[in-house]
Amino acid sequence: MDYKIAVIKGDGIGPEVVDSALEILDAVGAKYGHRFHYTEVLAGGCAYDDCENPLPKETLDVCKASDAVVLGAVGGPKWDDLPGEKRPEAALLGLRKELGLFANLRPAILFGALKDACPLKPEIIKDGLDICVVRELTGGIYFGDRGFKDTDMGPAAYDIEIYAEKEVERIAKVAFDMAMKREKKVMSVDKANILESSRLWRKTVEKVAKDYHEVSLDHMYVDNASMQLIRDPKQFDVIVTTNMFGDILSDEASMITGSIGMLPSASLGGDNKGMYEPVHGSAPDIAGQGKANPLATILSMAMMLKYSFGLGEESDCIEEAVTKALDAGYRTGDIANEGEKVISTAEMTAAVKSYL
Ligand SMILES: NC(=O)C1=CN([C@@H]2O[C@H](COP(=O)(O)OP(=O)(O)OC[C@H]3O[C@@H](n4cnc5c(N)ncnc54)[C@H](O)[C@@H]3O)[C@@H](O)[C@H]2O)C=CC1
Ligand SMILES: CC(C)CC(=O)C(=O)O
Ligand SMILES: [Mg+2]
Repeated sequence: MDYKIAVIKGDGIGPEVVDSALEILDAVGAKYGHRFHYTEVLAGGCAYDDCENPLPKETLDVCKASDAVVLGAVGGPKWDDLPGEKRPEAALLGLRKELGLFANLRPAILFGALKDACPLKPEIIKDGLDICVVRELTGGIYFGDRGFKDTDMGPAAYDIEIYAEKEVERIAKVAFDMAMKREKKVMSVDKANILESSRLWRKTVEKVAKDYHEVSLDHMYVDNASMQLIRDPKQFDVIVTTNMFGDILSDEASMITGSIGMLPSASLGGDNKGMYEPVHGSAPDIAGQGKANPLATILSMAMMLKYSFGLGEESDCIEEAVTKALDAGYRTGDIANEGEKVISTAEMTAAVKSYL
C-alpha cells in the first residue's frame, strides 16, 4: 500500500529524531512492501524564521491532505520573546485544533531492560509498568480566552480553563474504550475540590461511565495523582485528564519509564488521520549533538502504523526491534547508567534497524 505522510521536523532535536524515525519507517516499508510518501513542511520556529508565521497555510493544507502527520518538536530560546501567537508552540496548538485532534494517547511503558534506569524502588516495578495517559488536547486552559488587564495589584495576565460537556464526553469515551482493551480501570484526574470546570469534568465522566459497566472508574485530585504516580504507579491503568494536567502528568510518567526520550504519542480525532510525535520537546540543551534518544519518535511510528494505517504486524515489528535493541544493551545518554556505554542518535537508530 501507499501512504501519504506530512513531515514536520520542527526545531532543536526535532529534525534528528524525525530522521531516525523515518529511517525505521522506510525499513519497515521495505520489509512489508509498503511505500511511505513524505511531504516535508515547516512549522514552529523554523517556519517563523522562514516567513514570520509559525504555522503557514501550506503546512496545514499538506497535513489535511495527508494520511497522517509526523512531528518532531517545536520551540526554543531563540523564539521565547515573540508574542504568543507568533511563538513556535502556537503552531503546535493550531495544528491540533485545525486537525481536530482532541485525544492524545501517551502510553508510559517500562521496558524490561530499563528497570535499572527507573528511579523507583525495585519492588515497585518488579512486574513492569504500563500506564496510558489519555489527555484532552484541544480544550481547556491552553485554548481558553487569555489576555491582560489592569488590577489593583497592577498589570495582570489571565488564561481561562473552560470545558464544554461534549468535549469531556468524547475524551472520556476514548479513555473507556481504551480501558476495555486493557485492565478495565479508568482514573479520572481533576481538581474538582476547587475548579468549576473540574466539577463538570467529573460529572460528565461519571455519566459516560454508565455505558461501560465492565470498567471501574475512580477519581483523583491532580496533586495527589502526581504523588501517587511515584508512590504506587501500579494502581493506574488508564488515566484520563485535561489538556494541562495531562501535559504535566505524562512528563512525570515518562520518568518512571527511564526517560522522557522513551515516550511516544498519538493525537487522534474523529477520522483515521492522526499526528504522531514524541512527548518531549525540542531539547535545545542537546540539539545538534547526536545525543537525543530517538526511541520516543520511533515508537510514535509504531503507533501511527497501528492507529492510522491498521498495520498491526508492522507496528509490533517496530516495538519488538526497540525491545531487542534495549535488551542488547544499546543506550543513549538519557537511559544509560553509570559505566554503561553511551551511543549516539544515529547508532541507536542503526541498532533498532538491525533488529527489524
Ligand atoms: N511537542 C513539542 O513540540 C514540545 C515543545 N516544547 C518546547 O521545547 C522547548 C524545550 O522545552 P523543555 O521544557 O526544555 O522540555 P524538553 O522536553 O525539550 O526537554 C526537557 C529535558 O529532557 C531532555 N530530553 C528531551 N527529549 C530528549 C530526548 N529525546 N533524548 C534525551 N533527552 C531528552 C532535554 O535534553 C532536557 O534536559 C521549549 O521551547 C518548549 O516550549 C516542549 C514540550 C513539547
Ligand atoms: C509546547 C506545548 C504546547 C506542548 C507540550 O508541552 C506537549 O504537548 O507536551
Ligand atoms: Mg509537554
